Amino acid sequence: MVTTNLRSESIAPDDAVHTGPRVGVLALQGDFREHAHVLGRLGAHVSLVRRPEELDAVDGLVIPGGESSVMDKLSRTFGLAEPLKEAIAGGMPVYGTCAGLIMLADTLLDAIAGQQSLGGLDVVVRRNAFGSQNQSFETDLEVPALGEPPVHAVFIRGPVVESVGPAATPLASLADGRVVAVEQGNLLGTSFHPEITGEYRFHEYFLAKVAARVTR
Ligand SMILES: NC(=O)CC[C@H](N)C(=O)O
Repeated sequence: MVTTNLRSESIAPDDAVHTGPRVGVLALQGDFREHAHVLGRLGAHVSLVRRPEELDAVDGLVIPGGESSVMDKLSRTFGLAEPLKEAIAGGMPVYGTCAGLIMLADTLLDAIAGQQSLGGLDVVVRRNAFGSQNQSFETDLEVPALGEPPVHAVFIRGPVVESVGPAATPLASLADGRVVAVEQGNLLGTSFHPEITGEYRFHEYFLAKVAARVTR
């Protein structure tokens, strides 16, 4: 069944089989529909999360790309920031892409005044790290955790991970060594946008974390 209203929405592509875990996509702002589509294609039972009770109903969460300062403000306005922090600390698998990675970083550089992150990933992330010449670009990344072929990665005013603390693990770097994908237990973050390239392996990797937690 597909239900649509302002507060709650299920996105269910007709050809998907919804036997998988319940996965939410934070839908305050940004490209949440693209993530919902990919997750639905992979068989997850997908719902959009805008309120604390919608977060309670899912086993894992994707935080999409968009504008992290707006997501930060809306998450606090909607009373979601504290429940999100509790979910992250409680072990809920969360995958952040681009602005979502910024939301998951413990420390931000080049944030706007007053901008906060949810935290959880032991990393320092710099917003808009690719100067005006190179705000958006595409490249192929070696991601050993995902095997071959390389991941085709699209960066759109993306952040970089400036430093990786001892609790986090880099998953991929640019040719110049800058880290653009990280993992830490239940958390996964990428500077780029697999949801718009037809690349499903990061979402599968995330769903494996969700499935492991659901069956534990
Ligand atoms: N594509 C994106 O998510 C861009 C992120 C944006 N520059 C931010 O700071 O939130």
